[in-house]
Amino acid sequence: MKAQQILNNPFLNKGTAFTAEERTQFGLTGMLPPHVQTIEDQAKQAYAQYQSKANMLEQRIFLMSIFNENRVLFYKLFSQHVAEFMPVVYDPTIADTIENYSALYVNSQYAAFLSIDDPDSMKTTLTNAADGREIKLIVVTDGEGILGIGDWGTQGVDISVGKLMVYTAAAGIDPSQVLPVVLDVGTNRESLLNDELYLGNRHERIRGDRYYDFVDQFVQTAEELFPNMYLHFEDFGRSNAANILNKYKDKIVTFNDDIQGTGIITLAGIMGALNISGGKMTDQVYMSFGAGTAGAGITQRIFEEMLQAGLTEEQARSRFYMVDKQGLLFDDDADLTPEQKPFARKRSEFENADELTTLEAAVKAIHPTILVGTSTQPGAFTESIVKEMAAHTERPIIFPLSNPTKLAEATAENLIKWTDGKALVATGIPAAPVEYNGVTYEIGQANNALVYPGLGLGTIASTAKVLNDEMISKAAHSLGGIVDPTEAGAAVLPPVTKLDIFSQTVATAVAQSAVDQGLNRETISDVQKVVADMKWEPEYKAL
Ligand SMILES: NC(=O)c1ccc[n+]([C@@H]2O[C@H](COP(=O)([O-])OP(=O)(O)OC[C@H]3O[C@@H](n4cnc5c(N)ncnc54)[C@H](O)[C@@H]3O)[C@@H](O)[C@H]2O)c1
Ligand SMILES: O=C(O)C[C@H](O)C(=O)O
Ligand SMILES: [Mn+2]
Repeated sequence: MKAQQILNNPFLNKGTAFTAEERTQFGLTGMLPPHVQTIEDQAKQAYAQYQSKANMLEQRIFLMSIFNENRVLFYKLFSQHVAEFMPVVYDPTIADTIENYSALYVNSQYAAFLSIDDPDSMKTTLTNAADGREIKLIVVTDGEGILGIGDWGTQGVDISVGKLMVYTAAAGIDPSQVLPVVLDVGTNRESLLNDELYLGNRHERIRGDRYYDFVDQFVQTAEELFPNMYLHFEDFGRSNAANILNKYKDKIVTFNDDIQGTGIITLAGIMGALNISGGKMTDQVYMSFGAGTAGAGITQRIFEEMLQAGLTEEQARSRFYMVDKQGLLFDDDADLTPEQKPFARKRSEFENADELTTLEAAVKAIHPTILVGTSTQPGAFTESIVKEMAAHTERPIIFPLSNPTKLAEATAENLIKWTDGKALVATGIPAAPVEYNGVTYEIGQANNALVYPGLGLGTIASTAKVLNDEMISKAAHSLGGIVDPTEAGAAVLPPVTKLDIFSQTVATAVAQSAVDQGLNRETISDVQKVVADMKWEPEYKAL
């Protein structure tokens, strides 16, 4: 191999850490400054440079330049500063890089760009992108429902890259075994279609059979090329996400993060909140605000939990309410999605059913004990709504989960203040602790990033044939017991600073469940060991 091929390959490059012997052996003599650095020296120097950047976007661009050059160094740094880097590398800053992807473009970051206008090249593209590597994990998006910022076409590829970075930082998935993918099926965003810099296909989104055939061709081709792959779907639009999951979930090892990952983390957060308040799951009255992909996915997960806790289906259903654009969802509404239908209510249940067209009216009529926001409507949890909720329940559980920051339904600080410290809060994006009346309230982050890495690691390590509901439920339950609920101001979820530690906990629980159910393809005698053995460490290896 030529010196430049090594230096330009982020999986091989060690930069100034190449030793004198390596420099001699691989033709690198004189190709680098003479002083040999350790990875610790490199990380220290890079971190100082990172700190000199003016804002989070600049910091991310700098970190991505290291990612492009040297994956080991990037993950070394990331592992040293997990909680600090998460909002820079991932949400919310990633929203800015997605919106500006074409303008900021410098590197394709080993992603595979699959175009619906050229389906015949799909296999070639995936083969080229893998470049002989064994791919065990794909994150794929079609860019239609990026976070809460909507349709960004090909620019959505950054969410696939970003989610994968978190898999490695949190769970130690080997970065050379992952592949980010975008399905470019067009975009309906006018500003992109008219932007001369836009790098994607310039036409409206293709829908219907041609779209689903393209997705199917992708699933089949990826399965054929990478038979041991875990396929993670991210940020598909509301009309497709659940359809795709339902089509493939019993056949291949697949996962929809917005539906399932968000369901797990929100259930874990609610269990954490009940642990603090002493409340019972089966006593809760649940209201979903913004009953789309995530909202319906969470609702379904909490509903399953109530069934597991002993309620009949009818008893459990009676505890759920969904509010969307129309207001409270009723079963006579022709626009309900298939996921909303089972939770829609009868008008006859209310004297003023026709007036329940706003969140405020619904909260007044129903007195929920849990309110979860996935609506993309900033500020929708107003002071009067929150106070109304708090007037009827001792410790209201309020989770504004919409991302990024500019779309959150409320801030943690306001929720704590408006409820005099009573609200049990988790947010989608990281939130600083809130000081109120002498108590420091730690705010849990109910973001699927806290569970999807462990879930994937556990599923892959256990060689499971599918990822099923039982494994998902075990993942949610495994997050309990990390936070001390008796401490004043305790968070409902474990802190991101421990992300790498509890990702192993989640992975072990998931792998154990797969083995207990006999879903493993290979014989496994020690679950802890297979999980631990999969962990990739950011250390330089001999070339
Ligand atoms: N914290 C997390 O881990 C997490 C995970 C997934 C999604 N999210 C966030 O949840 C939000 C929704 O994501 P999604 O994938 O479900 O999108 P989606 O488009 O599938 O769902 C959004 C829903 O909100 C509804 N809505 C829009 N305007 C509304 C209004 N004025 N009042 C009530 N409802 C309204 C829409 O009709 C839709 O049903 C995004 O901001 C996303 O970032 C957070
Ligand atoms: O990406 C995130 O931060 C969480 C979630 O998947 C989302 O779509 O908002
Ligand atoms: Mn998402």
